[in-house]
Amino acid sequence: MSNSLSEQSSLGSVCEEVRPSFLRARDPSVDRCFRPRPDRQVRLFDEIQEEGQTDYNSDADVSSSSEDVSTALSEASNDTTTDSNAALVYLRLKPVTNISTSYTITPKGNVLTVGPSNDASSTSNNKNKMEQHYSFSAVFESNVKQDEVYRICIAPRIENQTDSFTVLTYGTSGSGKTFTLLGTPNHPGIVPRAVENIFRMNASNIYPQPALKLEKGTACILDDDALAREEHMRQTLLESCVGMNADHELLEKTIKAEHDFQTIVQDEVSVFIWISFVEIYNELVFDLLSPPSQHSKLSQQMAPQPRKSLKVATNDGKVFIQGLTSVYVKSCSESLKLLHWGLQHVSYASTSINSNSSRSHCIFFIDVIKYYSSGVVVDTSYKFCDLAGSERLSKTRNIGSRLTEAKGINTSLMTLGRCLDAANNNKKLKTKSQVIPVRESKLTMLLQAALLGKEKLTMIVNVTPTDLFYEENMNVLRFSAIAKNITFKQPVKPVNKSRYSFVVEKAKSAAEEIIFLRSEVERLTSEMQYRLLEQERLLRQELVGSFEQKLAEKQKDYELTLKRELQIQQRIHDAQIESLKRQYENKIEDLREQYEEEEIERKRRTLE
Ligand SMILES: Nc1ncnc2c1ncn2[C@@H]1O[C@H](COP(=O)(O)OP(=O)(O)OP(=O)(O)O)[C@@H](O)[C@H]1O
Repeated sequence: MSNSLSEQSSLGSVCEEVRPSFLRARDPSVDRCFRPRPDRQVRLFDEIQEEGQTDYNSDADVSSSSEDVSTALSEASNDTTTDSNAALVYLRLKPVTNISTSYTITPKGNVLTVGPSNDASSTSNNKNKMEQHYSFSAVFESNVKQDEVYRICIAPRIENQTDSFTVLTYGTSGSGKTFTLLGTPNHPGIVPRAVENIFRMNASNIYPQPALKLEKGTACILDDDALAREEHMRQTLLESCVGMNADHELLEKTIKAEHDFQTIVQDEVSVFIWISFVEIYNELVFDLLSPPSQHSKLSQQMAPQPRKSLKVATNDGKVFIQGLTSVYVKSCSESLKLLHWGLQHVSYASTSINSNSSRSHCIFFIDVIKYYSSGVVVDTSYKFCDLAGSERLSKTRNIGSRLTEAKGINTSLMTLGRCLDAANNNKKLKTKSQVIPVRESKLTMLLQAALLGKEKLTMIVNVTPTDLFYEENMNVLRFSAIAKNITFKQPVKPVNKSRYSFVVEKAKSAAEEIIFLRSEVERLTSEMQYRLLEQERLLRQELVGSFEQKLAEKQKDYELTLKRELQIQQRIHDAQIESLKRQYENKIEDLREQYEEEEIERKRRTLE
């Protein structure tokens, strides 16, 4: 091995030629041109590789003898953080009770020294029992709290405002990747803190309508129908997040107590914030924020519906996921509710190492689009990627579907390693660039902006410092050392798209007009309702009046008729009385005559 290395350096052709080695095991699945090649003189035995593992340390920032400590320390003090295009790689140690004596931190220079394994049965490739030194941008020991990790790793990137970036958490299963990225309600991770930071900074400029959106990686204006659809989807998703308020209140309270994020007062700028969330499970991309349809709600009660995977595509060099749900968010709490809602759909499972182990790579996207009144549109994209644990199949004792998942996880992590390795090699090649194999896995396709140097890269390496994880940690550290060496050639610049000025202005005025028209419709509707009520009232009044008048007339008529009738009856009655009177008078007259006649008759008789 030393032979091959010295040959390489003496020949001065470090990376162009492939030099086979009988000592160094190669992963047969790795294409020749992508195999890592050493370019530094290291000790013979450090290069011995066992169990056919992929070796990422060929040109890693690993010094393999105690003499190299000083070199490593000086390298660490000349940290790549001074180069604004360099990848930032941080180390975070998980708090454990049985900490291994193999790991030592040298705070000056942020160096982790790994001694030989304490485990006699270890199959470690560090057979020569030499110390190895890994330097980082910063090292977080077990007692370092979440807020400090955020303040050092992420806050400067966010507060810079114009740089897009990707954050990766990488480590063995159960080493604290998810804890670092998402945390718990009492110990929020970097994602909730970043969301709060972004909203706090832009608090005075958040636009109330989803008028601008990234479509296929390009900022576009939404027409009325699309805007209404976005609003509807937003509401549907937020309504699905009921019952999550308690956790968010605690989370936001904790973040506000630990940070003092400042609002940046900016005139003449409108900010549009969109979020999306995906998981890559067994090399398939799934949308974690797809809105629940009425149909799926019903069918879920009967049997779980198979999920639909999405395609990754590119447009003008920009990667996007076809049909991915992107949600317009107006506040930190809305974003966190959606994040937690999405997390309910992530593939977790219990392994022998972690009872709640992520079985997929998850990426949370935050797109911030800024429209300046000068007509400039700047879109900044933040990706937070929780990589699934790198694991040894023997240690996790996975079988069946867990084994398939583990193989998928390890394959995509291997491709990621090869991409970082190629990017690292390109740093050294002055003339010819090596192709970075980003298209070989879904994970690297989605992270290609960072891997191809178009946006900044931050990696947080999580390590469980116990003897049990010695070998896995060595692989993780070699991997991180490659990432630490990368300096991207292209400086990352904000994309100013002044050609959007007219359309964006139009969108803005159209959005304002929509608001005005909607309020006008509401005003006219209520005015019309009032008028209708008023008309009804008047009509009622008129009807009542006319009925009253008619009644009065009728009453008068009836009274007259009655009076007339009474008069007639009176007259009839009088006539009848008169006739009866006459009849009786005649009768009385007759009777009187009759009496007189009888009287005369009686007198006559008496006289006779
Ligand atoms: N720095 C830390 N402080 C306190 N607890 C931690 C820390 N890091 C990890 N843990 C705890 O360790 C456990 C495993 O962590 P976590 O789930 O984040 O691991 P992981 O690396 O995401 O694992 P996997 O890849 O299997 O999903 C969790 O219960 C978590 O709370």
